[in-house]
Amino acid sequence: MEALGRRREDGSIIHRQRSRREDAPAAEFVAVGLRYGNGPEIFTDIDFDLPAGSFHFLTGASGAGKSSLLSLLYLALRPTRGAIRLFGRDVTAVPRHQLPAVRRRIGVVFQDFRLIDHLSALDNVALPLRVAGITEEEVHRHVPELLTWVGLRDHMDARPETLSGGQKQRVAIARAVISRPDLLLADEPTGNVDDRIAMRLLHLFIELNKLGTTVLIATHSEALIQRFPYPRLHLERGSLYRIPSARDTALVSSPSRGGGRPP
Ligand SMILES: Nc1ncnc2c1ncn2[C@@H]1O[C@H](COP(=O)(O)OP(=O)(O)OP(=O)(O)O)[C@@H](O)[C@H]1O
Repeated sequence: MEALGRRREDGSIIHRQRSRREDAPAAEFVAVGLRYGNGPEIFTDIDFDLPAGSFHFLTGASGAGKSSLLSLLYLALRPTRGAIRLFGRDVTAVPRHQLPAVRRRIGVVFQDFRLIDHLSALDNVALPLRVAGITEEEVHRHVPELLTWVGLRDHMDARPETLSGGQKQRVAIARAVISRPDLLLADEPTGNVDDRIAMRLLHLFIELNKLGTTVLIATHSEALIQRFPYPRLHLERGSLYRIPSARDTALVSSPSRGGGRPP
């Protein structure tokens, strides 16, 4: 996948200056608690950080809170207490009107895809580029290439309602990665595709990560976790545990922030 710069209409690339914020963790939770309405606490004092450029799986039983944690990171939910920092900025204190600017740095693959029904697959994927002011020439250079890569060359003009679950999922993934976000959040991104396509999608996330994107993938798939030796954040009974990859265990002997193995 070719690297995409953030371009002005005249084609020149906008270079972001590196600041101390760029060196901060992509995401950080400090004593975060969450409950829905008057229900029980889903999360109790969760502390963790996602170092910039890291790759983690997010695991836990059904109902453990994976989607809720991703929603907190995408600013679709506010925590009941505690602080969340994204790219070095306390987003729990950010006024609502400033949230879209933070969200534009995040690519999300939702479990229910959230494609726009009246747009073709190509136009759904092109949307983040058009919002960012990328030229149509660039859009038509990059979007078909990515859709071809995810196996949808023959479905670029299709509306979401005519696509299968797995095809919609791949459109959603292409839309999430096309603008090379700083943070990629994916909720069960391989839940609707066969093993061959799942592996291909994982390689897409790995390539994106090599280009600097911090990646967090919620999954139930033991096959993926076994095959790709990345560390895991594991949710259990309202707490989050960091489980190093087998490779890290061989290198590091002390537990990192975020706790050790669940009891
Ligand atoms: N909008 C909501 N209102 C009330 N409770 C909710 C809401 N969304 C989620 N929950 C509850 O929060 C808990 C965590 O749900 P969540 O969907 O985050 O889990 P999950 O780990 O993503 O599950 P799955 O693997 O089945 O997708 C569950 O007990 C669920 O019932």
